[in-house]
Amino acid sequence: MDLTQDEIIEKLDSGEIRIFEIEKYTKTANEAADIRRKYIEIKTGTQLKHISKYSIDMTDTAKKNIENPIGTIQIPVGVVGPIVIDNNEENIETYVPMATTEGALLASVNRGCSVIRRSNGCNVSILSNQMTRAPVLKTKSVHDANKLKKWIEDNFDKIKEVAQSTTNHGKLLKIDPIAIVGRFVYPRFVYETGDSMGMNMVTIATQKALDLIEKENNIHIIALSGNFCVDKKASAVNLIEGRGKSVVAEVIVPKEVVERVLKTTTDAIVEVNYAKNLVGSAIAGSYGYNAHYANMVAAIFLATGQDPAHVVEGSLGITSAENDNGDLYFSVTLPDLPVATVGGGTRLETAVESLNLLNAKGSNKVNRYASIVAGIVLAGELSLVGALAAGHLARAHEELGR
Ligand SMILES: CC(C)(COP(=O)([O-])OP(=O)([O-])OC[C@H]1O[C@@H](n2cnc3c(N)ncnc32)[C@H](O)[C@@H]1OP(=O)([O-])[O-])[C@@H](O)C(=O)NCCC(=O)NCCSC(=O)C[C@@](C)(O)CC(=O)[O-]
Ligand SMILES: NC(=O)C1=CN([C@@H]2O[C@H](COP(=O)(O)OP(=O)(O)OC[C@H]3O[C@@H](n4cnc5c(N)ncnc54)[C@H](OP(=O)(O)O)[C@@H]3O)[C@@H](O)[C@H]2O)C=CC1
Repeated sequence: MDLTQDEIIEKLDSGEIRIFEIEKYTKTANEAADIRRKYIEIKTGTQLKHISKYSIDMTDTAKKNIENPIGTIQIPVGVVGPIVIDNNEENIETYVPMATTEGALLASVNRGCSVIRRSNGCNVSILSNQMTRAPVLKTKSVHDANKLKKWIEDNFDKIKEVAQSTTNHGKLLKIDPIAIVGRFVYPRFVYETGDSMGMNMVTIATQKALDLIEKENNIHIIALSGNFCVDKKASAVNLIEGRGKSVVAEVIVPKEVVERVLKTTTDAIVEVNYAKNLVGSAIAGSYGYNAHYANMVAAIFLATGQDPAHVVEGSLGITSAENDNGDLYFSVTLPDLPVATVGGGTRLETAVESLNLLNAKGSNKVNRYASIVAGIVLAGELSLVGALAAGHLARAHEELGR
């Protein structure tokens, strides 16, 4: 049906068309977004003139990345670097785009990159690549719960075949742990998901596996996600078992570089790390034994189209600092970094540009991408802990952040 913009707005107002149905009446998805925004401007008496300006094509975006689009937001994006990394697969040297509203953050990460360059680069090791989904199933008794656990263990090959029938790239590695609470059973499905972050992939595959488990056992599926996955929440199980990419980065900073660029000493940094990141986090009951992984993870995630809700997982991890014969040994361990170079938001035009800048777009690039994130977390963590040791934090934010 061909309708004018005004006619569509009238029908939205009368309730004849719902706001998520506008695409049915326009030639392009961008046109639909414009009409929806105009309608919202009228209803709320506001002007959305900045949200209205964008260059991305909404056609795919409105189908795959968002519902009810009205435009885009703009977050300043800058670059840091180059960061120099040896990840045992390749030597990486690249500038890195980061999007944030926090003044002083990029200056700090840039300083960390400078320190790392002057220390002949950092090492990054990828420990594992595993995305998880853990449903909650209800049995009739504790005996049945235990029986179900055994059935899942005994029938792993059959479950794997069914789950993997939904994907070319996903591989079911294990179903472990299988937790039992009363008569509830929580099998944690662990998949390798290639270059994708994998949450859609493992959700679809696990549903198919559950269909089989339900058919062959007398159970009730309470929920496809039983919160033992653990998706988008801080948790001990992710810290211990890992989720997404588990990555470690390290650098040995010569004593002279600590003193000249970070304006402090190795011992002062080791003491800040011990008292703040380790003991301070322990008294807080925190899972983030670090100063600010979330800052670097969030800024790179926004620039490169990762799911921003996964910052909560990327914020988990432990920083270590040691005096190595006067030099500084410094490392960051990120056990829970859900990242992708295909799928999800990585297809958005701005994300494509940022991933191309990193030479980390598409298949066989996710290790490179995860290594860059870990290297940048190392840079930012080193600079902030250095600034705290030197007593420069407040001054830096006075000068650059307000
Ligand atoms: C601000 C600095 C870097 C100054 O640091 P500085 O040592 O006085 O700077 P400098 O002028 O001597 O330059 C040293 C290097 O810093 C970089 N640099 C220096 N200035 C700039 C700039 N304008 N733009 C880009 N890069 C800059 C640059 O890389 C340069 O190296 P070079 O290129 O010459 O080899 C330092 O004081 C610093 O890093 N402070 C820490 C700030 C920080 O990390 N903020 C993070 C956010 S805090 C927060 O959100 C979390 C928190 C703190 O609440 C968490 C917690 O509880 O711990
Ligand atoms: N469903 C949920 O519960 C949740 C979903 N999300 C959302 O999920 C999305 C991410 O899910 P995800 O599954 O990663 O993305 P997609 O749903 O985009 O799936 C990835 C796609 O890429 C294909 N593919 C092509 N090349 C590769 C490769 N080299 N490696 C891996 N896959 C490849 C896969 O094919 P094939 O399938 O044939 O292997 C698959 O079709 C994000 O938008 C996120 O926000 C987030 C949290 C929860």
